[in-house]
Amino acid sequence: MTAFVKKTIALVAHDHMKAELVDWSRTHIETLKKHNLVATGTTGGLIAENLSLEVHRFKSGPLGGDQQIGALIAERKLDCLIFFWDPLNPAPHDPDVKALLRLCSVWNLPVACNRCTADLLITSPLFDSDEYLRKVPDY
Ligand SMILES: O=C(CO)COP(=O)(O)O
Repeated sequence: MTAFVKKTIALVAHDHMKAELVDWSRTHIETLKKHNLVATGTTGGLIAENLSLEVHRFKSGPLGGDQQIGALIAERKLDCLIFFWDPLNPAPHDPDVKALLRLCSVWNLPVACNRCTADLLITSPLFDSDEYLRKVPDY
Protein backbone atom coordinates (compact mmCIF):
# COMPACT_ATOMS: atom_id res chain seq x y z
CA MET A 1 0.00 0.00 0.00
CA THR A 2 1.53 3.31 -1.01
CA ALA A 3 0.87 6.47 0.97
CA PHE A 4 -0.25 9.61 -0.81
CA VAL A 5 2.37 12.32 -0.88
CA LYS A 6 1.23 15.86 -1.62
CA LYS A 7 3.58 17.56 -4.05
CA THR A 8 4.23 21.07 -5.23
CA ILE A 9 3.70 21.42 -8.96
CA ALA A 10 4.65 24.50 -11.00
CA LEU A 11 2.59 25.41 -14.05
CA VAL A 12 4.07 27.77 -16.62
CA ALA A 13 3.16 28.55 -20.22
CA HIS A 14 4.18 31.09 -22.79
CA ASP A 15 1.44 33.17 -24.35
CA HIS A 16 0.75 31.00 -27.41
CA MET A 17 0.73 27.91 -25.20
CA LYS A 18 -1.49 29.14 -22.39
CA ALA A 19 -4.76 27.83 -23.85
CA GLU A 20 -3.18 24.41 -24.17
CA LEU A 21 -1.97 24.44 -20.56
CA VAL A 22 -5.39 25.52 -19.29
CA ASP A 23 -6.95 22.71 -21.32
CA TRP A 24 -4.37 20.22 -20.06
CA SER A 25 -5.02 21.36 -16.48
CA ARG A 26 -8.74 20.84 -17.00
CA THR A 27 -8.08 17.29 -18.16
CA HIS A 28 -6.05 16.57 -15.04
CA ILE A 29 -7.96 18.75 -12.60
CA GLU A 30 -8.73 15.93 -10.17
CA THR A 31 -5.03 15.19 -9.80
CA LEU A 32 -4.01 18.84 -9.66
CA LYS A 33 -6.56 19.53 -6.91
CA LYS A 34 -4.73 17.14 -4.62
CA HIS A 35 -1.43 19.01 -4.82
CA ASN A 36 -0.01 22.47 -4.14
CA LEU A 37 0.07 24.53 -7.30
CA VAL A 38 2.37 27.43 -8.09
CA ALA A 39 2.68 29.33 -11.35
CA THR A 40 4.09 32.35 -13.07
CA GLY A 41 1.75 35.34 -12.82
CA THR A 42 -0.31 35.32 -15.98
CA THR A 43 -0.45 31.57 -16.32
CA GLY A 44 -1.54 31.20 -12.70
CA GLY A 45 -4.22 33.85 -13.12
CA LEU A 46 -5.70 32.04 -16.11
CA ILE A 47 -5.71 28.68 -14.37
CA ALA A 48 -7.29 30.09 -11.22
CA GLU A 49 -9.90 32.01 -13.23
CA ASN A 50 -10.85 29.25 -15.65
CA LEU A 51 -10.65 26.23 -13.37
CA SER A 52 -11.20 27.65 -9.88
CA LEU A 53 -8.01 26.03 -8.68
CA GLU A 54 -5.99 27.52 -5.88
CA VAL A 55 -2.67 28.63 -7.32
CA HIS A 56 0.14 30.58 -5.71
CA ARG A 57 1.17 33.14 -8.32
CA PHE A 58 4.68 34.43 -8.66
CA LYS A 59 5.68 37.37 -10.83
CA SER A 60 5.03 37.17 -14.54
CA GLY A 61 7.76 35.22 -16.33
CA PRO A 62 9.46 38.17 -18.04
CA LEU A 63 9.45 40.07 -14.72
CA GLY A 64 11.25 37.37 -12.76
CA GLY A 65 8.64 34.64 -12.32
CA ASP A 66 10.77 32.00 -14.03
CA GLN A 67 13.60 32.86 -11.69
CA GLN A 68 11.35 32.62 -8.65
CA ILE A 69 10.36 29.12 -9.71
CA GLY A 70 14.03 28.34 -10.31
CA ALA A 71 14.74 29.43 -6.75
CA LEU A 72 12.12 26.98 -5.48
CA ILE A 73 13.94 24.21 -7.33
CA ALA A 74 17.29 25.16 -5.83
CA GLU A 75 15.70 25.29 -2.39
CA ARG A 76 14.21 21.82 -2.95
CA LYS A 77 10.70 23.13 -2.54
CA LEU A 78 9.39 22.06 -5.94
CA ASP A 79 8.56 18.53 -7.07
CA CYS A 80 7.53 18.95 -10.69
CA LEU A 81 7.42 21.54 -13.46
CA ILE A 82 4.96 21.61 -16.33
CA PHE A 83 6.39 24.21 -18.69
CA PHE A 84 4.76 24.65 -22.08
CA TRP A 85 7.36 26.97 -23.56
CA ASP A 86 6.87 28.26 -27.06
CA PRO A 87 9.20 26.70 -29.62
CA LEU A 88 8.04 29.01 -32.43
CA ASN A 89 8.27 32.49 -30.95
CA PRO A 90 11.18 34.24 -29.29
CA ALA A 91 10.80 35.33 -25.66
CA PRO A 92 12.43 38.53 -24.36
CA HIS A 93 13.47 36.62 -21.25
CA ASP A 94 14.95 33.64 -23.05
CA PRO A 95 17.94 33.53 -20.67
CA ASP A 96 15.51 33.05 -17.77
CA VAL A 97 13.70 30.27 -19.62
CA LYS A 98 16.97 28.53 -20.32
CA ALA A 99 18.08 28.97 -16.71
CA LEU A 100 14.85 27.43 -15.42
CA LEU A 101 15.18 24.40 -17.67
CA ARG A 102 18.83 24.09 -16.75
CA LEU A 103 17.99 23.93 -13.04
CA CYS A 104 15.59 21.05 -13.73
CA SER A 105 18.56 19.09 -15.00
CA VAL A 106 20.86 20.26 -12.22
CA TRP A 107 18.37 19.08 -9.57
CA ASN A 108 16.97 16.05 -11.38
CA LEU A 109 13.51 17.59 -11.32
CA PRO A 110 10.74 16.06 -13.45
CA VAL A 111 9.83 18.58 -16.16
CA ALA A 112 7.36 18.29 -19.02
CA CYS A 113 7.65 20.72 -21.90
CA ASN A 114 4.81 19.42 -24.03
CA ARG A 115 1.37 17.99 -23.53
CA CYS A 116 2.21 14.38 -24.21
CA THR A 117 5.06 14.30 -21.72
CA ALA A 118 2.92 16.16 -19.19
CA ASP A 119 0.18 13.50 -19.59
CA LEU A 120 2.66 10.71 -19.02
CA LEU A 121 4.28 12.42 -16.06
CA ILE A 122 1.14 13.25 -14.13
CA THR A 123 -0.51 9.88 -14.70
CA SER A 124 2.53 7.85 -13.78
CA PRO A 125 1.83 5.58 -10.81
CA LEU A 126 5.19 6.73 -9.50
CA PHE A 127 4.02 10.34 -9.39
CA ASP A 128 1.72 9.82 -6.41
CA SER A 129 3.74 7.14 -4.75
CA ASP A 130 6.02 7.29 -1.78
CA GLU A 131 7.82 4.25 -3.13
CA TYR A 132 9.61 6.27 -5.77
CA LEU A 133 12.08 8.67 -4.28
CA ARG A 134 13.57 11.18 -6.67
CA LYS A 135 17.29 11.21 -6.25
CA VAL A 136 18.14 14.80 -5.41
CA PRO A 137 21.82 15.66 -5.81
CA ASP A 138 23.58 16.44 -2.59
CA TYR A 139 25.25 19.72 -3.60
O1 LIG B 1 6.97 33.85 -19.47
C1 LIG B 1 6.61 32.87 -18.89
C2 LIG B 1 7.51 31.72 -18.74
O2 LIG B 1 8.79 31.92 -19.28
C3 LIG B 1 5.27 32.77 -18.32
O3 LIG B 1 4.94 33.92 -17.62
P1 LIG B 1 3.43 34.35 -17.44
O4 LIG B 1 2.70 33.17 -16.91
O5 LIG B 1 3.42 35.49 -16.50
O6 LIG B 1 2.96 34.73 -18.82
